[in-house]
Amino acid sequence: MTAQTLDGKAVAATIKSELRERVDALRARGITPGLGTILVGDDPASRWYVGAKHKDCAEIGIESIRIDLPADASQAEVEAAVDQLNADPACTLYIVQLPLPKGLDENAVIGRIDPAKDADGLHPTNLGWLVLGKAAPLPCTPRGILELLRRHEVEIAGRHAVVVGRGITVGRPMGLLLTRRSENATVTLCHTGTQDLAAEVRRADIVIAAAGVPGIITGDMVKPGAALLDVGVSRDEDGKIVGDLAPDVWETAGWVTPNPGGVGPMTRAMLLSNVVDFSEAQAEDAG
Ligand SMILES: Nc1nc(=O)c2c([nH]1)NC[C@@H]1CN(c3ccc(C(=O)N[C@@H](CCC(=O)O)C(=O)O)cc3)C=[N+]21
Repeated sequence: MTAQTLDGKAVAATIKSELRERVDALRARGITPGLGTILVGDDPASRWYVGAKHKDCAEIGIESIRIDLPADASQAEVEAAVDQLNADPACTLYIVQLPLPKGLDENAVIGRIDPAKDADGLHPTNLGWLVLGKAAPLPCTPRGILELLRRHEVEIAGRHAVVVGRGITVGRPMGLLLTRRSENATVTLCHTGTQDLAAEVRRADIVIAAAGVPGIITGDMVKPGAALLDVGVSRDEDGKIVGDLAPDVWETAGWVTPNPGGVGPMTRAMLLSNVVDFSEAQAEDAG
């Protein structure tokens, strides 16, 4: 038996063409959505991600504003860039690419973002709204994972989901999203302190592997037919992506994301969705 593909690349392309139409409609009304990015340092993966986000924007007709700072930028310089985008009317929403170089206070930077301009949904106010159940921009990777499951008609309600990893961009918000009334999954959140990871994963209908440990989920841990989502982006010596799923999971699972070509493109598509959703809401408010 071999699993079916949760095709993030294809679904992201569909979402982008849907977004392009919505952007065209906004532009016809004189509104051009804009996405800003702040990148600090020259980590090659981070540069690639940010470059890809600007290309995505160009493809669907969104304006993009890019601020790149050197690796030795001070806290004050990074915060000045945040203030600049907070004040820029052409910038609808923006992200600060994470992780920031060592020595910078990441929470202080995220906390300084205007919560109304937070494309990642990672500002404490927006994470708070997620806990309280009010609409706010959602973290892109967890939102992309839900969208990918929905578009392949993988059942979520009543299912047991195991999230591996408790990071702020994926694991922690993923558990919050899956347990909303609208998703209605039961969630086990695993992490490095989990005593018997294999036993937890074996019970899962849906596994979100976001530990950043190459191959941590192996075929013997997988319940037959389960849906597996690979968030891992470790690199081998040649710079090739190595995910959290071992290749043998395909033999037992029902659905698997390729990596690359799975969760990554969906993350980028949801970033664009957050911008377009917000622009439309703003246009409605303005009449
Ligand atoms: N503030 C912030 N927001 C983020 O959303 C954010 C971040 N910081 N820091 C880093 C992570 C990682 N991330 C990815 C985005 C796209 C791909 C992606 O598109 N990958 C492609 C190709 C990857 C390749 O081949 O190198 C794929 O999976 O097919 C991957 C990973 C966003 N992140």
